[in-house]
Amino acid sequence: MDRNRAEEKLVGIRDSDGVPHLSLDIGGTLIKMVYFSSNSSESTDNRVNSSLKDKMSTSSGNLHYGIRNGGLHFTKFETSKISDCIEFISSKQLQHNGDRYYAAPTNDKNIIKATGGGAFKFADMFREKLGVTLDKVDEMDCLVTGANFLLKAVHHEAFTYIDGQKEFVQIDHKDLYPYLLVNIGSGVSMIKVESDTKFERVSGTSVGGGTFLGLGKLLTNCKSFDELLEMSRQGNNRVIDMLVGEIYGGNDYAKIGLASTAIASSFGKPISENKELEDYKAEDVARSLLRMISNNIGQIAYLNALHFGLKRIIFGGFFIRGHAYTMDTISVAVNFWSKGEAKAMFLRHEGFLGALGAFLSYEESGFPDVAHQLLEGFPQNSYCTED
Ligand SMILES: Nc1ncnc2c1ncn2[C@@H]1O[C@H](COP(=O)(O)OP(=O)(O)O)[C@@H](O)[C@H]1O
Ligand SMILES: CC(C)(COP(=O)(O)O)[C@@H](O)C(=O)NCCC(=O)O
Repeated sequence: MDRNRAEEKLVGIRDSDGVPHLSLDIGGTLIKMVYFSSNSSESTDNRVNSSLKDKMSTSSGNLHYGIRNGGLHFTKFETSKISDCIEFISSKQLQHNGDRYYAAPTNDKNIIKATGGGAFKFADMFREKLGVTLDKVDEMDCLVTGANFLLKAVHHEAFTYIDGQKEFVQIDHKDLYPYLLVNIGSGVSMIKVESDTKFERVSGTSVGGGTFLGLGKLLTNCKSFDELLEMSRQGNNRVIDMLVGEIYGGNDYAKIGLASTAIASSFGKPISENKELEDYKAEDVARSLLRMISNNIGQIAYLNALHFGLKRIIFGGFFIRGHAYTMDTISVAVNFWSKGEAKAMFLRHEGFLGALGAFLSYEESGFPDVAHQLLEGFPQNSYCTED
């Protein structure tokens, strides 16, 4: 929107509680939503929404920060259940973003900032069902804006995960750039970030979170991501993967730096075993799958970091889900391939980079002080609940 036009419309602000309510990142698998609610809307919503709460993606990863006047919420829905998301927005009346700000009853009064492929795919549905226009914001722009905001403004956002130990890293603002942002969603995007405004998507891979969940469903008959993740926690990948020692008669291949316990070939063991899929434990299959995909992403990320001379690799996207084994595998892969030179870092709000970036883009449309308002809702000023 033209800046002057936006400023004209701001003449209509009715109160000083000036925050947009909602932004969306509609991805290949999940819809991520960032929204503010006031105390008054929360008390009404609690009555309206008990059944809808069941429909939100109930797996962990939803965060709610309580603040003085209400709360800042990070919520997700499955993209395949978009109608639940629309119902949720409607029940909380979140679609009336612009009401308090825009004087004239124009068509773009009810605008929601939205990113991800679904902002294109579902634009008509949002118009028909909620009477809102999705104002599309570029996905890569949003990922980078969201990541930069979190890394600069939010205390205890980034951390390393090494040998089962989570260690928070407070990055000096002046020393943030350059870094490689690796967003593991359904697919994977790798973005070289050089400054607040300069970045380039340098690589990607279609072997990502969607591959893990899709193949996992086919191979283990699991019904959800959480079930697959839990299975992988209990499994043993050595039952499925072919190890170096199994090829080298129990020995390391020290000359090229491979321990006997290193995986020589992911999913290689069934080649020589006369077994059916049913003969393997679903937990072991899930573990191998998670390890194969995490390892592969870690390796591609490292190769890109090497190519572009980047020491810091920051992983986001909902594939990670704060899962210890996933983060451990990625960290080990980056450490192994870089011979200790590069570091994998993770983010507490890993899955919400795009939605946060879309939220922050309200500022470009004339909403004042969005970043500041958003910060008010973050942990240092609030209490957090997670479901
Ligand atoms: N509750 C969940 N349901 C489905 N997939 C999930 C869930 N939690 C984490 N995931 C993983 O996260 C991936 C989606 O990550 P996300 O960053 O939301 O990407 P996208 O924008 O493509 O939807 C899925 O492919 C899956 O691997
Ligand atoms: C097309 C996408 C940007 C869409 O984002 P997503 O919904 O997966 O988060 C992403 O899936 C991707 O970068 N895929 C990898 C394509 C490739 O580089 O081969």
